[in-house]
Amino acid sequence: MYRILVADAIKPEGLGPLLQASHIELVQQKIEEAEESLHEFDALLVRSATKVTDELIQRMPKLKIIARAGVGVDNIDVPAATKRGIVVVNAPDGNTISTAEHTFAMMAALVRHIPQAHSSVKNGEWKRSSFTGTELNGKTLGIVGFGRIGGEIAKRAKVFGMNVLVFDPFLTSDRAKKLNVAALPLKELLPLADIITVHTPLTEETKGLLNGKNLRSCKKGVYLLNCARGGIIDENDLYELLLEGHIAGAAIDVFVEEPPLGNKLLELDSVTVTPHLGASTKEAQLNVATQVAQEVLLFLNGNPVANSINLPAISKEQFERVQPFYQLVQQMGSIGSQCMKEGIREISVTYAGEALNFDTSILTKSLISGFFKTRLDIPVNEVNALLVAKERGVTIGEKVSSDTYGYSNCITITVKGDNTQLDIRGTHVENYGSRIVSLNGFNIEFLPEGNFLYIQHTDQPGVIGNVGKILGNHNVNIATMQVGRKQAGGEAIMVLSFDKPLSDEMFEKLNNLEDIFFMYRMSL
Ligand SMILES: NC(=O)C1=CN([C@@H]2O[C@H](COP(=O)(O)OP(=O)(O)OC[C@H]3O[C@@H](n4cnc5c(N)ncnc54)[C@H](O)[C@@H]3O)[C@@H](O)[C@H]2O)C=CC1
Ligand SMILES: O=C(O)C(=O)COP(=O)(O)O
Repeated sequence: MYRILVADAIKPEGLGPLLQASHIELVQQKIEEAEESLHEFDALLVRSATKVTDELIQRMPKLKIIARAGVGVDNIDVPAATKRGIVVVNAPDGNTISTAEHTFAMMAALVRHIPQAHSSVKNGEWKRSSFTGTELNGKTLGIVGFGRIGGEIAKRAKVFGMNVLVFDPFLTSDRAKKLNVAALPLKELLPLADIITVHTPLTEETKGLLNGKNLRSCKKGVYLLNCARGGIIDENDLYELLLEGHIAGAAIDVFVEEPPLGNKLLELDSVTVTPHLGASTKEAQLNVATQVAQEVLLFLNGNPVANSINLPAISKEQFERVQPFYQLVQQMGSIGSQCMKEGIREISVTYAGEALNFDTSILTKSLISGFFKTRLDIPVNEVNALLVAKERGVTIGEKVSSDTYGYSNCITITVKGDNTQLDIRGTHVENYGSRIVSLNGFNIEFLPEGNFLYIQHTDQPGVIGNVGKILGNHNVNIATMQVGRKQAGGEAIMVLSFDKPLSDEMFEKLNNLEDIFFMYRMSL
């Protein structure tokens, strides 16, 4: 049974897939109300109101996924979630149109003084000449941040007869051409625009992107809009420039602090505000709720998610194809970890043949998580695997090879410790399964599932018999057994599997046998 905490107002109609799942319990409570039970939740669903801090994440030790029913994840400490192996997903396009429409409504309200005129009429006045506005037709709109929302605004602006200039350092010339907009550096765009609207995420780079310094280069009488995130336009500088009249007016949906209690901008008549309403339509709320509900359900059912912030995107079809390899490398990592009882310096992996048809970085993360899972008591998965390795000083190497050792695909891992090294080779055969085909340089073949004992010994008569006798005398049933050697009379290996993990006592007894060099126990 999974427990999901829905901490913000997310439309219940969209949460159907989660409400209907019999293995899921949905609790709708604010964080403050759920204080006592935070430790029980596997998933957390939020909008922008809940601040998902490192401290909150630490109080939710079972948390596996954080879903943002919306776009901006600036209210979530993504690095802290990543460090703990928690997947973060959002709903990237469910509210695009609503936010673009809201921005457009704010733009029209701004240049036609609609909020001010509205209040005036409601107060019994009829001051038509006080509210003479400006046409949008023929004006130049500067869009800063030209992603989904920026793109939709450009389309609408064109229909209104506006010239559109955009600034986005990551914009490709193809997309600019397709949407028929002129892309300019920010400092060239600012002096040309009559109206400027920002649509970037809030990041370290975009905090104060528009500020006292560069806004002075704008035309006197420019209009500004922020329906993205508070702080992209520096609020103090905006206030000063509005007071001076350099900026004619601003429409603001989002603030550094929400609600913006005591914010000086609210005192200015030239400022039109809404309470973070960009995504607040029936349609957008249904879209984003449905999107995150589907993502969370997929994730809790062990499937890949499409919109993760801290995992590479992978489709269900790709995931199904990569899954056997994903599992194989994870098991190989686990074998490496359980066999090497010393500090590890390096783990390298070589992919050959069909294994190269996939994004091998996903496989490498699975391998590293398989390795560390058995060593650490923190959750390790593909979200935080590389970070965990880095923090522990383990170098990760990835190579490709054309040598498949006769298989259609072949994956070899080498784990290097302070004193020893272990090589493991595996392959996946369609309709047959995955096999470990070489261990420590010995050819062997076993299915990496269950409880194993690896014994390296002298290749001479009686060793296998002695092992069998001791196990038999203690009523331990051997489920499977494989042997391998490099040459007659040299060193050889046995890999035995059991229905239950081998006890410490049995391990010691076998380890004391003559002609055994060393043994490893593994549970996969
Ligand atoms: N007011 C509201 O209710 C809503 C606000 N938002 C905000 O709008 C933002 C944009 O949303 P989308 O368009 O869906 O995201 P998006 O990811 O499609 O677009 C963001 C664009 O900003 C660009 N960008 C990033 N750094 C930049 C920089 N330093 N300078 C200029 N451009 C930069 C990116 O290249 C990208 O094209 C979200 O991050 C969110 O914070 C989104 C939805 C609703
Ligand atoms: O999607 C976004 O980034 C938004 O800002 C929407 O925020 P909300 O979900 O309405 O609190």
